[in-house]
Amino acid sequence: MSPTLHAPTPTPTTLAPSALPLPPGPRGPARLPALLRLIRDPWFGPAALQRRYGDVIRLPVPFAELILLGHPDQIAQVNVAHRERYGRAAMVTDTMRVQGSPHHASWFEDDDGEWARGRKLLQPHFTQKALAELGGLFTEAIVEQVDGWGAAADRGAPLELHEQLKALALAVLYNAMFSRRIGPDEMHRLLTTLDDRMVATTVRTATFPLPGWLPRPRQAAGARGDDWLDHHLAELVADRRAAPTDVTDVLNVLLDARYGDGTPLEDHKIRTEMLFLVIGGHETTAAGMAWTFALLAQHPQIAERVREEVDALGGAAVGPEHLGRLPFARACFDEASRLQGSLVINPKLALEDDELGGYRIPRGATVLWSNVTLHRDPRFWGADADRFRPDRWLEGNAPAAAFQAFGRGPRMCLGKRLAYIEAVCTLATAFQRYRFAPPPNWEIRHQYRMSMGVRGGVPLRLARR
Ligand code: HEM
Repeated sequence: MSPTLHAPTPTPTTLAPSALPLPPGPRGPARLPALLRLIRDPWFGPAALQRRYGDVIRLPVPFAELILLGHPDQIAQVNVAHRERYGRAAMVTDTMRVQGSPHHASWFEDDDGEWARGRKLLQPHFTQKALAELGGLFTEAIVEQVDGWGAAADRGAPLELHEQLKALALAVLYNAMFSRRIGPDEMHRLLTTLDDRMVATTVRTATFPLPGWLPRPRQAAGARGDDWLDHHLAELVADRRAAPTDVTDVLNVLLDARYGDGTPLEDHKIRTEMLFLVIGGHETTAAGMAWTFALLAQHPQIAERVREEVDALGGAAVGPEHLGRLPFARACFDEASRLQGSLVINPKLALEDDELGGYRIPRGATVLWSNVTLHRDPRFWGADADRFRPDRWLEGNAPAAAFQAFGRGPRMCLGKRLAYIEAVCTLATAFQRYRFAPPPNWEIRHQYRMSMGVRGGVPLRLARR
């Protein structure tokens, strides 16, 4: 792509949306090759379309009106300025639904009332202050997991870090939200079951325009996964009811919550909320951390700077209180999340006609953008957009609106602070103990999941320091 450092500003217009043209996009014989390209390469395929058609594109997808955005100004309109015109897209709400559950997690509700109730209930538990008070719990879970990596270092065998980081993310979430430690057998079952669930969800999302009744691969394993997870969470709730505590963790908050008429949340609803906090909080954070470790292993000089920053803590057990002293480690996580692209897509449904970039967005259209493309667009990130250069986050001019890892606006990720604390503390704890080396000639490639993983995992060799 020839780098253009200044993006054209989308054309604002005062015309009613109905008077505007639909966005351009591949039509006629150009449809099939464009569609195949998107299926083959959902990460960088959108960039090729943008070069040809601009920043608002009507995608050539059968049975669905999908509109791809490429400019942060239009994405900001969807997330913030025109927010009331957009809701969660069925592409997400349908594929995320727990099969057989009469409820949905509040995050997937279109109804602002239901969503707002869930957000108001849990937001206080995800603030910097509330999370800092859990400091010891973070440190405990992280140290235990990272110390466990030492056996591979002693054997001299490579360790697949992505899977380890999923276990770490689950341990942190269970500690922080449910005050609960996960045993080794339970961890193994949780990891495989959540993986089955997320693969099934990814398949459903990718094939969303096809009729719901069409059989799709991996759905049976996903449904079995939902069943097992539901029983597992029911046990957690039963254990807490049998031995109540007065901690103000997320589980107690859900158990104590009341609807407006004073009735408690139904048990099924409580489990659904719990499940989607686990789903929303573990794969995402683990994938972001996996990319960070992978990129640092590939860039030893940058890793050395993280080590220096970490060593300046003097070997202290790292907790949320150290975050202010680890700005470079944080910048590495930001930079890795940028290149990774976080969630594959974060689609929104147009609840009414709208105008974006001078085009009509018809009511009922699904509007989406590719974080991988946006995060690597040289118009916003400069000619070195594809390079791992954490310093760009410390120079004070990173284009915030072109970084959508956590979304933006009122529906921005609830767990963003938790994710930063977890990632930076994990990085620091690991760098205190080990050095990491990648296999020879190793390339990091995207793995198509709801959150972008690393294809083939992150098999690093660890050496104790
Ligand atoms: C690196 C880690 C993470 C990434 C990249 C990430 C990304 C996202 C994104 C893109 C959204 C959608 C925002 C929107 O619709 O505009 C979201 C929403 C959400 N995330 Fe995260 N997330 C991460 C970690 C977490 C964690 C640790 C939790 C905590 C359990 C969490 C809980 C949620 C919840 C509850 C929502 C729904 C918010 C709402 O609709 O109000 N996330 N996240």
